[in-house]
Amino acid sequence: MAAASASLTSLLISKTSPWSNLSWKNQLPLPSAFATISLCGRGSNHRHSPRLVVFAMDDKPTVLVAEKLGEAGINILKDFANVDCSYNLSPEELCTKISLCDALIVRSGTKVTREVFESSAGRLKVVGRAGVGIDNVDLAAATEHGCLVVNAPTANTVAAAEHGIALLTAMARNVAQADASVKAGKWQRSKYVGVSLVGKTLAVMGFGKVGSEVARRARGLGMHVIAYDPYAAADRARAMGVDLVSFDEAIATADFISLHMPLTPATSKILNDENFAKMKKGVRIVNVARGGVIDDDALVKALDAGIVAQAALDVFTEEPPSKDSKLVQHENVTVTPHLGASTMEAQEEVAIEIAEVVVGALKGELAATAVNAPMVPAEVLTELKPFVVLAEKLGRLAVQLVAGGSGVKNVKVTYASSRAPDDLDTRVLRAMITKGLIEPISNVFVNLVNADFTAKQRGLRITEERILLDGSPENPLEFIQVQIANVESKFASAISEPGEIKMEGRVKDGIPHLTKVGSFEVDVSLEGNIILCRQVDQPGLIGKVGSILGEENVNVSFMSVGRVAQRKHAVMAIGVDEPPRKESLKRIGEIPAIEEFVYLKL
Ligand SMILES: NC(=O)C1=CN([C@@H]2O[C@H](COP(=O)(O)OP(=O)(O)OC[C@H]3O[C@@H](n4cnc5c(N)ncnc54)[C@H](O)[C@@H]3O)[C@@H](O)[C@H]2O)C=CC1
Ligand SMILES: O=C(O)C(=O)COP(=O)(O)O
Repeated sequence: MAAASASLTSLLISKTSPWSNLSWKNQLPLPSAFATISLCGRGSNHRHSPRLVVFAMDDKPTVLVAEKLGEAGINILKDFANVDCSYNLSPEELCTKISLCDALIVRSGTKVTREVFESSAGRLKVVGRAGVGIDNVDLAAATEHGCLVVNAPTANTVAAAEHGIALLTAMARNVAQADASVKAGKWQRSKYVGVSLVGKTLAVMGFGKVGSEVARRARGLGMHVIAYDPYAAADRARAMGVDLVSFDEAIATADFISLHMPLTPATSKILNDENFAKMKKGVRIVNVARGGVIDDDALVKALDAGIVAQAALDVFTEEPPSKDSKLVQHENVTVTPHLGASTMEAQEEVAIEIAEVVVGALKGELAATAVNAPMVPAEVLTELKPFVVLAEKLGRLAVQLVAGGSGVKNVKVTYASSRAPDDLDTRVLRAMITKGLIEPISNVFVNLVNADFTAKQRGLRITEERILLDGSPENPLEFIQVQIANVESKFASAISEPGEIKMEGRVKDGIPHLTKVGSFEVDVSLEGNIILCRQVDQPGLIGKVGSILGEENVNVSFMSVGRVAQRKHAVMAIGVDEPPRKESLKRIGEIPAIEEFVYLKL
């Protein structure tokens, strides 16, 4: 186990925490990005007061800041963690250091590769991208390693948009070239006659945060703005006086094209030979998005052919670009070294935003800017808290009942609720059921980040079904049912239909209860561990079992009997605070009326 995990000393749960019932005991390294983990407390001046704390009092987590981050952000980190600011690490140095770090903060200059996650050996719990683009982080590898990736998606929007406009205007008026010429002792007024922006058509490619801010500003400059974005809402665009058009129309009608989409497989080299050929002769291109969206060689050809009159580039396929890059050296190209986000104001804001999110994630809070995990608002989580515990415990109990069959492959989860389906987000619950199902039978740690991936990897198919109940939707859920198909059970009474283990639970007064085992109704609070017995219903039996446990000094917290009819079969569920010794369990099994029994760890 990684060093930090090994040094965790205690598992105390803050009484003030809405999660105070939650603990993932002794299951470190913990998926600390989630509000299900609690270790003892430490104060912080973090904007959201600490609820869950993952690290022991005397043991701070370590955050590696691998690229320059604003001072305000560093200070927030220092209040909570040991902060190692090591800039310009080689990939090898990063891999070496990472095994000692719980969190890593980067900008666009650090490649967080699969090797980084592998080298961390499970200790790295959160990667914070101090900015928007996460194309430098291997998200699939992060998810597979249960590592949360968060970003700071809004703090540099205006800075990037302003830089886009700066490049647009500077390009149109040859500011950079003219500046260099004057400094070289020349006075070339006719050479640097520019073009006007007013009345020209600007195509904004990617109408997201930056794109729409660029559009707003360009409208202010008197430009006619069109946009291409297959996922943007047309009415939002229309409200800003922008027409959403097709890709072909955008590139064919634009005098200026400004790129604002993320680099994805779909956008990689989207401006290529074929598409440059469709553009208006003399088009001008601005790129403050990602270098990879343009095919560099194709752009050089288009510039040489006069299809593209000018380009202004802040970002490059390879950063920094090689010194002799034909694109960078082209006389009609203006370049800046990825400065879009680099204003004093934006960097201060980005640093604060990412530091807060990383600290929050290390404390176990759910991150609002999680990139590879569902974003679940805090109030929803607080409401679902006891159901989250119930979900994990039902999964944990059900899987312990499996005796064989075709393996745990198909699991059906039923949520009974009076809430409309889209008013109940079950992703957290599904993740917790997955955790409950997988952890007792493997050495994999499952969390909200890797739950679906881990289930898929193990061939576990979880289907979800809703039962819509009448009644007040105040309570998010009436009950949760977990059914494992095509298996045999160690406890035959847990089988409801042939080959199907069924467990059902509810939350009563904030406490999760097991309420059904197979077809038997029981009622036992899911605290401590559980003994399930099937017996022939008869007087005195509860006393007999109780006294065996009493003699063994095992405290019974809860006991409930569910029977089909008087003096027929019944299932007794007994909650026990301490694990009974094998001998005690054997003695219970020897009571003649007891037909089968099983001891389950929660
Ligand atoms: N140069 C710099 O320093 C900075 C660069 N950026 C980059 O700017 C880009 C945009 O950032 P934001 O506006 O914050 O992101 P965003 O996510 O708000 O907007 C991106 C937009 O692109 C659209 N999009 C996705 N796939 C598309 C496709 N195939 N074709 C057309 N549109 C598509 C999305 O629907 C979305 O509306 C990102 O690549 C980001 O990394 C952002 C900040 C600073
Ligand atoms: O936020 C982004 O996507 C950016 O491109 C800014 O990158 P930077 O943080 O300046 O390296």
